[in-house]
Amino acid sequence: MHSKDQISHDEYQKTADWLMSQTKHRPQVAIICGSGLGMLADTLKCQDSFAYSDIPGFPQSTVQGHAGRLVFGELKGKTCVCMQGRFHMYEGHSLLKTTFPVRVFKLLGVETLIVTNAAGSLADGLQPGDIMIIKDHVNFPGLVGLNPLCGPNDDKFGPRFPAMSGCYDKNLRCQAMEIAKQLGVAGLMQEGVYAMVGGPNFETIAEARLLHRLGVDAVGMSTAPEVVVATHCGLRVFGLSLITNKVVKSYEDSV
Ligand SMILES: O=P(O)(O)O[C@H]1O[C@H](CO)[C@@H](O)[C@H]1O
Ligand SMILES: Nc1nc2[nH]cnc2c(=O)[nH]1
Repeated sequence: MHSKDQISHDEYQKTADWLMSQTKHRPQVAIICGSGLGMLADTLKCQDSFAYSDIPGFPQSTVQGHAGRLVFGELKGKTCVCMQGRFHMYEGHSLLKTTFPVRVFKLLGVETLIVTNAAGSLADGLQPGDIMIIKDHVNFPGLVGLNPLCGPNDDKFGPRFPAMSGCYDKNLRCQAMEIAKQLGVAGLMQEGVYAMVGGPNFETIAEARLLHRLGVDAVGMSTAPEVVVATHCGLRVFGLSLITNKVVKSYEDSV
């Protein structure tokens, strides 16, 4: 990590102060919308929305399916802020930039972060269209030192060595499954392990087999750094992967 990649506490604070000067909403919940899932933000009532390009200090989204807007509003009686578009490492952002909004959310007073993503399935029981409640993750970039928490620790946000063993809140996972049962959609949902890889290419068959043998149920190119930064600063996290495709694991199935 280079010192030019560091972001000072003041920079996060300036962005949070600017947002608080532009909207009366004070969100308790932040939602990061994954690829193709941005329409969730459109359901918020009493919206105030801001293009990322207008928000001081905010990175810019470069990926199709990520509108690049921060939307504040009410969802089922809770004040929320939604990211319509996230930042990925493969776009060329530093990991601190990809997770910049999470610390801004913390400074806005957010207590719960909901992360969503589009992911490929490795588990035989997860089909396209299913939803995986993330119970844990394997942060492949993080395991080799590509971690937003590398560099000087900002003690105002959290400790040098944060625990990650409970980073996907168990109560929220149980509640989600209960609600899915009540709605009659429990058959489409199951818990599983998400792995983040760097991308932007999809997996080779050998890589897919390796991930499967390691116990990974779904794979994508996001989420883990956001969850690490959120857990570091004490946010409660809930995560969902929308399964968009089966990852090819067999040479017979390859084209
Ligand atoms: O994780 P989200 O942002 O949903 O996007 C997923 O979809 C893209 C690939 O189609 C990758 O960016 C992958 O991570
Ligand atoms: N790495 C990876 N990311 C995805 N995002 C959506 N599908 C996939 C996939 O199959 N692999």
